[in-house]
Amino acid sequence: MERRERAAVAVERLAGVTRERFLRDIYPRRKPVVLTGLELGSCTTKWTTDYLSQAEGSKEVKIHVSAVPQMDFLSKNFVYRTLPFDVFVRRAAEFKHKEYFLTEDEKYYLRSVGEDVRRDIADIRKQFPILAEDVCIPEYFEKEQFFSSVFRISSAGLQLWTHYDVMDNFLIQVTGKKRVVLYSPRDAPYLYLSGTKSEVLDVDNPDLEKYPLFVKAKRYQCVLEAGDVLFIPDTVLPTALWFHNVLSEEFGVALNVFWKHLPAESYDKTDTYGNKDPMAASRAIQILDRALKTLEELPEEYRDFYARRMVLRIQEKAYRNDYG
Ligand SMILES: O=C(O)CCC(=O)C(=O)O
Ligand SMILES: [Fe+2]
Repeated sequence: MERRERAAVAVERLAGVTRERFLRDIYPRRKPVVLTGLELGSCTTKWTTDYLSQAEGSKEVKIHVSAVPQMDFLSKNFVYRTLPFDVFVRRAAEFKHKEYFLTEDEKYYLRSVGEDVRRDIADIRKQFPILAEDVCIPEYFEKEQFFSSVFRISSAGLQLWTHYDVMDNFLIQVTGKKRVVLYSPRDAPYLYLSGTKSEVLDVDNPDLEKYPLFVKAKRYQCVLEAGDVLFIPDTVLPTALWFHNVLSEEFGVALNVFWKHLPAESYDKTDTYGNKDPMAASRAIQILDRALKTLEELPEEYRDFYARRMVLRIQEKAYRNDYG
């Protein structure tokens, strides 16, 4: 289907921002911004497909393989497969494959993970040590705040589901071009959430019968070219978790760095992906689910009355009053 882009607010692009300026003027605003012209190291010129494949050789990587361009985490319309890294890079860079898992034009996506997915956190220095030497990560945060560095390689045309993460993030586009559509956390009520993911995948041609409120979500957008760094803020003032939907317009290699914005103890210790809600938030949601279950003991009209009272109480006690 033809892509019809909806009206969008352009994410601001700022050139040559220093750490000092970032921390003083940009970070506190908690809004996405594209930083251009940062010193990212030799990766921006060196990382051709030949170099990448030869640098890390044939170590095995677990990848997403999709017969359709829009990957959907909720319906799982893709499969996980394993390939030697060099084979994977070549496949991701080509359009039609001689060897394939599903279809000759299937798309590939690597989101690097730690050695033991359940226990270890993605860190490019550990999983791809040779390539890590070529990257200079803009460290606009304290060393202790560092959480993970995630290597991401994508076929042209692949689109990643709309989601939020719980940590501050620099998405460093090393090669290739991608379009990122973002939504403010304020628009969460219009995004049909299931956990940290939105059901609305096709942000260009949404099914408005199924998702009528989606038209109310304000779309922010940017195109990342090689060498651009997108700051995606995680949480707190004045808004919270920015949603993003990423469409790789070309084969591309990226690295994203998550860092902790809240005190370290707020985060879930079992979270290796950086996408589990802070612990107090998950506990509160569990308690709410129990309260909803308890309401089921009442007849419908009583349930409705008390549910509305509970909503009012949440608004009164927990909403910010300057969240205009
Ligand atoms: O660029 C991508 O492929 C996805 C980026 C993303 O979701 C992130 O940086 O959190
Ligand atoms: Fe993300």
